[in-house]
Amino acid sequence: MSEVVLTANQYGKAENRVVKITRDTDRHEIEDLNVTSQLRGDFAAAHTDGDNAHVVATDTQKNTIFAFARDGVGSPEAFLIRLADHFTGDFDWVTGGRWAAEQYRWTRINDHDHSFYKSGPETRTAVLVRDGDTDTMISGFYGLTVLKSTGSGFVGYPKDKYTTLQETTDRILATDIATRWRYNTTDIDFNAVYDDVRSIILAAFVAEYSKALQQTLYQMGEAVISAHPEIDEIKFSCPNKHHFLSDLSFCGLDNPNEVFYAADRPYGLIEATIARAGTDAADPAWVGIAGFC
Ligand SMILES: O=c1[nH]c(=O)c2[nH]c(=O)[nH]c2[nH]1
Repeated sequence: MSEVVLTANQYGKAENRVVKITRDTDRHEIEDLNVTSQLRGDFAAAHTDGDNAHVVATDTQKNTIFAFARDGVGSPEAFLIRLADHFTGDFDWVTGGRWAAEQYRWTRINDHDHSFYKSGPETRTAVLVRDGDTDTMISGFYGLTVLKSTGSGFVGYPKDKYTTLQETTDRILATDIATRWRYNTTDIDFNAVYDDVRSIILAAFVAEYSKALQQTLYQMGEAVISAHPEIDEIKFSCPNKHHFLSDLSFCGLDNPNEVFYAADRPYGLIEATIARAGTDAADPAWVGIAGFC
C-alpha cells in the first residue's frame, strides 16, 4: 500500500435553513438564511484512527446555528463571525473554518406588519474563512436580473469565416448579476455596505452606453472599488442573455427593435475580477467559491 498523508480537510453541517422572526412588536421582521458551518483544525486522528475526541458533531454545529438565531441574525456576515468566534473559542483544536450563508429576500405585502412575499431570485451571499488570526470575508449576491432596452451595442470584433453576428449599436443588454467581493476588514456595518455596493452596481449598469458586457462589468467593479476602501477585490460572473430580433418579414412587418426572441441558451458567459491595484490576487479564501474566475 502507498504511504499517504491527510492534507486539506474540513467538515460540518451544510445548508441549515434558518428562519428567524423578530416579533418584539406587532411589526415583525423576517430573516431567512441557509447557513453552512465547516471546521478546520486538528482532526487528523478522526481520519487516521477513527478517534472522535476532537470531532464537534455536525449535529452540534447545526444546533448552535439555530440557538444563535434565537438572538437574531443582524447580518449574515455578523452571524458567521459569531459562529467562528464560538467554535474557535470553545474548542482549542479548532483553528479556523469556513462559514457560509445565503440570505433570501422577503418584502412586505402592501407594507403589511407580518405578511411578506419572497422577492427572489436575488440572493445575498457571505463566506467567512478563518485561518488562525486571519479572517477573510467575501460577500456578494446572485440572481439579480437586469435589462436595458437600448444603450448597448457590440461592434469592432474580428470577423472570420465562422462569423455571422451582425454589428449593432442598439441592442438589448440583459444579464443575471452574480458577484462576490472581498473585504480587507471585518470591522464594518455589513448591511449598510451591502446595500451601497448593490446600488452602485445597478447605477453603473445604467450610467453609460455599453460597448460590451465586459466593459460594463469593469465599470461596475471600478465604481465599487473606488467608493469602498474596505473592498479590495470584486468578481462578476454574468450571462449575456441574448435577445435576438425577430424577423417579421414573413408577414410583411418591419421590426424596428421592438420584438425579440429571448434565447435561454447558449448564452455568452462573461467573467471578470476587478482588484485594487497592488492587492494579492490569489487570496485562499476564494477556494471553494465556484463559478467565478
Ligand atoms: O457584450 C458582448 N460581449 C461579447 O464578448 C460578445 N460576443 C457576442 O457574440 N456578443 C457579445 N456581446
